[in-house]
Order: sequence, then C-alpha cells, then structure tokens
Amino acid sequence: MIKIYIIESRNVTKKFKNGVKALNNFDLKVKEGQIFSLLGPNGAGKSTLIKILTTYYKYNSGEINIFGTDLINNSKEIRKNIACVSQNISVDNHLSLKENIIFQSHLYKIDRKESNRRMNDLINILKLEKYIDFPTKTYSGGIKRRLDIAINMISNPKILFLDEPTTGMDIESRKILWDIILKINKNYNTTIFLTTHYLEEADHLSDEICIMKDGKNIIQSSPDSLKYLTKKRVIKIEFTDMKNLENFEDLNKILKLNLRYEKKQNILFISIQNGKNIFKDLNNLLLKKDIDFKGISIIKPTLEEAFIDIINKDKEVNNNV
Ligand SMILES: Nc1ncnc2c1ncn2[C@@H]1O[C@H](COP(=O)(O)OP(=O)(O)OP(=O)(O)O)[C@@H](O)[C@H]1O
Repeated sequence: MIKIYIIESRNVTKKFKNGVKALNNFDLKVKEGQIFSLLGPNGAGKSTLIKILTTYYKYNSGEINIFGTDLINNSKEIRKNIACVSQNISVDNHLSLKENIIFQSHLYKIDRKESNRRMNDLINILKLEKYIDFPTKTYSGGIKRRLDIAINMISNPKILFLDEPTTGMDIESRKILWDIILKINKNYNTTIFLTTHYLEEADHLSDEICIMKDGKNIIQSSPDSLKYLTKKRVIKIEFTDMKNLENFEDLNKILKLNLRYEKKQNILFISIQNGKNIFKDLNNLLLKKDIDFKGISIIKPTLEEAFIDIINKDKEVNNNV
C-alpha cells in the first residue's frame, strides 16, 4: 500500500526580498496522526516553514502537498482543515472563552448544538472548567495558551500547528500542556506539528523529529533513532567500594587502556565512542581480575546530546566542502 503523507514537501525554496534563503531545497514527510517536531538552531527556518505550511507565506519553488493535494492550488480548502497556534496569542482578550468559541464557530459555520458539544469536550480535555466566563485578559500566559488551543480546536482541524507552544511557561504548566497535546492527538487523531527549543519536550511528545539548519532538513527520524545515531556513549561502573575503584584505575594505567573517565564517589563514568565491544571487554576484565562491582551499564545519550552532535557534524561537513 502506498502511504500518503499528510504533509509532504520537495525541494522547497523560500527567498526573502533581502536575499535571505530561509528554506533551501527543503524536503519533509509527515505521516497522518503523528506528533511531529521541528527542531533547529535560531534562524534555521522553522517559523518560515510553519508560515508556508499554514498558507501565510508563498514559496519560490518546489512542491508542497497537504492532504495529498497541492498547497498552492488548494489553499482555501486546506486552510479549513488546519489550525495554527502561533507564538502571539490570537484570542480576543476582551471576550471570554465561551464568547471566543461562539465567534470562532460562526467563522467556521458550525451549528450551535455541535459547537456546544465540542466546547464541552475541549473544556474537559484542556482542563479549562475554571476559566470559561471571564475575559481572557484576566488569565496567565499559560492559561491563555490553553484557551487559544481550545478555540483553534473548535473547527476540528486535521492538523494542529503549534509554534513554540510552551515558551515562557514554568515547568508545571509545560507538563500540563504536554498531557493536553498527547490527549488531543489521541482523542481526535489530530496530527500535531510543533516547533520547540526544548529538546526534552520534543523527546517526550514526538513520534518523529526533523532537525533543520540553514533552511535544510538535516535528518528526520524517531527520537530514539536520533539518540542511537550519536556514537558517543558513557559506560557507568558502580564499584562495591573505593578500593575496587582504585584497583580498576591501576589496571587502566598498567594495561594502557587509555580510558577517559570521571569519578563520583565509587562510580566511574567512562566516555567511549561506539559502545558494545568495549562494554563486553570491560565486563570480562572486571570478572577476570576479580574486581568487585555492583553494576555496569551503558548510559544512552539524551536527545540534547544527539542534537548537538548532529548539528556539529553538519558544521564539519560544510566546513570541509
Ligand atoms: N520576513 C522576513 N524577511 C527577511 N528575512 C527573514 C524574514 N523572516 C525570517 N527571515 C530570515 O530567515 C531566516 C530564517 O528565519 P526563521 O524565523 O524562519 O528561523 P527560526 O528557525 O524560526 O528561528 P528562531 O528559532 O530564532 O525563531 C533567518 O535568517 C531570518 O533572519
């Protein structure tokens, strides 16, 4: 079966009037029902891409299909089926959540009964019971963001774009919003396309991540595969006591193993490239030399370490061209 991607771009280029190429032959594939995150350093082109996908910006060349149809030829129809919560909150500050939703429902021609049903459902999912009746300006930034998402979800979009949804939030509000994003994705099967600077957020939420830089898609994969790509690993050995740790340090010198490590009490953290063989050798060595240890394990890199590694590798490649 041929899988149709809900968003697919090929060779997309966007050049601004000042000559900046924000997108440079940009390719992307997003599957239906995914939570998809776009990561990249400042100026990578993330906001430009979102503005193009949500039909605010035109692009110079290349091809974009959304719902299997061409973005330029079908922008009106596509716009009806997507929603975007941008960094600038778009709710009317003087209206309450209810009034904002009624207004939005009129725009999308949703009848009152259906609108009420959706509103009650969204209030429940977004935990907004306490914030229905007063003007939205009276609420904190975190609550306003949730109100904005609820209002945007009233049209039942197939894709919800979230541009840095948790920027400026404290960790507690951020985690509440993570749960909400997961629930929206699961309950409505809404494809979520988000940009974020928080790698922990991308790791927690995403089925797939695209790392972009200088307007190009450097890599697109699941969070776990991205972590696996970085060859840097750390082996952690916890010794039964300091004496055993020192015995191991002596062996490192005598056998010229040249291991680079850091110590924390009776635990050694050894930095290695390319894990499995060294792990086995160290395990065997400890057993053979009768050095008592409590445990030995490989610590997986975090997404942040993988991200830095991938961005730096791309720099090296480009500097060598
Ligand atoms: N309207 C514009 N006119 C000219 N250049 C622009 C415009 N918008 C963005 N740019 C440039 O295009 C490049 C990509 O910008 P963009 O805002 O898309 O990056 P970003 O990845 O969203 O960055 P950030 O993480 O800092 O928000 C940058 O060099 C930026 O200066």
